[in-house]
Amino acid sequence: MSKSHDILCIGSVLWDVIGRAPVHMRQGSDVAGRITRLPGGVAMNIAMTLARFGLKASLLTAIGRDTQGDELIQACEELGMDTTHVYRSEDLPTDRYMAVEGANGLIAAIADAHSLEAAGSKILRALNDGTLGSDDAPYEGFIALDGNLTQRLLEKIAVSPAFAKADLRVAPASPGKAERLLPFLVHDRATLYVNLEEAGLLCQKEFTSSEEAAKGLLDRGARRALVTDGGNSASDATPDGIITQIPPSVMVTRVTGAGDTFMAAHIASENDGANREDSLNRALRAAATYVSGGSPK
Ligand SMILES: Nc1ncnc2c1ncn2[C@@H]1O[C@H](COP(=O)(O)OP(=O)(O)O)[C@@H](O)[C@H]1O
Ligand SMILES: O=c1[nH]cc([C@@H]2O[C@H](COP(=O)(O)O)[C@@H](O)[C@H]2O)c(=O)[nH]1
Repeated sequence: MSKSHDILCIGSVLWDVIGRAPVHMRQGSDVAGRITRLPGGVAMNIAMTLARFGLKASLLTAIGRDTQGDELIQACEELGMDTTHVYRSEDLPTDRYMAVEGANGLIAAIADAHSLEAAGSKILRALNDGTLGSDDAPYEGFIALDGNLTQRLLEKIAVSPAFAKADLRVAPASPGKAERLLPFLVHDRATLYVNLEEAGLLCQKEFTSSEEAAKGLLDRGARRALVTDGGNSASDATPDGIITQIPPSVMVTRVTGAGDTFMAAHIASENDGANREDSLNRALRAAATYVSGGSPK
């Protein structure tokens, strides 16, 4: 029998509506460009990149029973994901995210993940009722967890026996939601994946380099932290030491989803048994390829 999945991805799976224009934009700009709809949400972005590396994700999320939800489930299945444990809500609409990107990067974005928030712990049923695990027989293996869940649910997960044996890989959904991850800063099993700004928000300090930020997170109690900083260096910090590398220099054509690509490529590499240096290198190359418009492998 083939394995139903290699990793659990918990968090938001929604439709990204992205407007892109090849010109410099600012508040009030009204320009010609392209608008696309594609599957998104941090958990989904991670699952999609994991699929490119040959890993099958099972999704724990909330998706509406509306047309957009049916289309999203179909897209997930076509991408090879397991949707068996997705909570399909009768009354909540499928979530959406909307971003505008100009030649000068992300101009603004709005995340409407209200249905995921409203569904709360219902999305975790399979980890509690014995389907995938329970308090007495916790799930073992990789879990990628995104910070779109409410702070209350994240606090519960951080101390839940059902998560006590998992290799937890945690990422904020956006700088605006970074502080929701505070329960994982002093957690003995979690690895944090953050960008420089999010590291600063978690530590309430301004950092000027990934190395400084990664050290700052360890000083605050993190067991392990990976900090990225766009085209600048990225660092992997554990009590054994900090490794810092620089991503390849590329022409940037898209920025939405870079951090998620980095995280997924890093997990895939560690799942293959690669060491810390090689895993950081592979993640940086995959994310740089992604932002340059290519397909990371
Ligand atoms: N300008 C860039 N040049 C090369 N690589 C980049 C660039 N921007 C992002 N990346 C790649 O994507 C990774 C994550 O980018 P970052 O912007 O820090 O994440 P986030 O999307 O979470 O803000 C970087 O570590 C790097 O590998
Ligand atoms: O509050 C949120 N913001 C952003 C995302 C997702 O994160 C990606 C953009 O993030 P970034 O700009 O960090 O790459 C998009 O796919 C979007 O759906 C999300 O799930 N929740």
